[in-house]
Amino acid sequence: MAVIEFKNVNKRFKLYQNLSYSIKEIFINTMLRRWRLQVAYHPVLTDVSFRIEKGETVGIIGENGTGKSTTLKLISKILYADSGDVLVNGKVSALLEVGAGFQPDLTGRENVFLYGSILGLSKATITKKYDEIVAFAEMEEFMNSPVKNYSSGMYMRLAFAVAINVDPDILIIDEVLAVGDEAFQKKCIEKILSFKRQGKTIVFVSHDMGMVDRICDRVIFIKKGGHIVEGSTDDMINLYRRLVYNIVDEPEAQPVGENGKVKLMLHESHSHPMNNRYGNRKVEISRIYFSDVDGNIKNRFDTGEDIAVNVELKRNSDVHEIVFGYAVHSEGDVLVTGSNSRNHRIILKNQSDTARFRLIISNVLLEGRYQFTAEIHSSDQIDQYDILDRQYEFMVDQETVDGNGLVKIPVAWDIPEESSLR
Ligand SMILES: Nc1ncnc2c1ncn2[C@@H]1O[C@H](COP(=O)(O)OP(=O)(O)OP(=O)(O)O)[C@@H](O)[C@H]1O
Repeated sequence: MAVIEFKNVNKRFKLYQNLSYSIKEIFINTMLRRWRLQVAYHPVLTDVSFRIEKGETVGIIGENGTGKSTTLKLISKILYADSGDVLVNGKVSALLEVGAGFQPDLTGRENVFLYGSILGLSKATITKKYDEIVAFAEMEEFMNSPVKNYSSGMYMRLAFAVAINVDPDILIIDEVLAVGDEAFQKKCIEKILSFKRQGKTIVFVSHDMGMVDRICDRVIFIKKGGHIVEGSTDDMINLYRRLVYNIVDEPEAQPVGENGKVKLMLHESHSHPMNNRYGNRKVEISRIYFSDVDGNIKNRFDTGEDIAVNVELKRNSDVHEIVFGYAVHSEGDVLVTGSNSRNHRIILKNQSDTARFRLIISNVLLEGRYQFTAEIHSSDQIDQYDILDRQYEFMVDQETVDGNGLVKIPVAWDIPEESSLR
């Protein structure tokens, strides 16, 4: 049974081009005789149809501003569709923006009652659940302070604790978990998973693909312009990563989805960031993508799984010898490693106008997000042809926690026979 169904839903927002916000603007608009407000329409959801069945946990992902929160607000009836139908069967508890539903000047305690009543709980029920809510939020000593003094993490703790205690049929969560600390996030995830085990329905928006992967049974991907693609969690996460990290589709790419639609959409949305690119382009890097050593395109690797960087070059002038340089930076901009082909006694000699090669990185990296820099120089390293500074990203996952830091460096234990440690 579908608990949520969108049928040909369209939603667009009005954008006012010359709205006056200040006296100065009113004056200028009057002087320029711009009496009429110019209105433009920004389509957010375009002819969107999907069904979510009872007991499913569905992720909604997509780039910034593509309409994920709008979709949740339509489900929660905070917004209404311009056309089409949004059908919802069941009690919804929505955890939307951090602090939404809270009154800054009221205390935490007062806000629990307020927020609980917004979510449909009676005063008697909130009184009964109050201690449990506060204990879950671990906020005992802050309940008599006004919430305007709370950090965003504290807001989230309290809001999550109330929302989860409403005992809804459908739980809607918009990104908010990201502001919690790691321990609290873990607790929230456990609660969501127990909610899932009870056969409840969850709709979950996040940019944290690790969390989407962990929680969701399947994923709806909203692409720019408001069309959606539905698919398995893995396929949709792959699609997201390709778009967000600008992984270029290889020429004879296998469609990500079953019907080939996804591939088309990848091409439509692809844009290459040029902001950190420089060099005279006598030879240029026309394409870079990551894959495993067998050539399967991906940008998420396990520690120990080698990373193939597939590089394609285009020659624009009479240059036949080049040096390829690379660097890997971790989050926080720490240079993990960097070198070039010349250091490895290799000068790349290109005879034709295009060339391709692979750099295989022995992956000793531990869990995290990494940025890759690619550079081409002249063989004497004086001429800079093309430098793409930290333009590509990949992720490393760790199956088991066997170390902290950035890299896994092999160690050996030397414990003498006679040692009392044996
Ligand atoms: N009330 C509104 N009036 C006008 N435009 C709006 C309104 N609410 C949202 N928008 C616009 O609609 C688009 C979709 O917004 P929405 O918040 O749904 O995106 P999102 O996918 O959740 O983004 P993010 O990943 O950044 O949270 C954005 O361009 C946003 O600026």
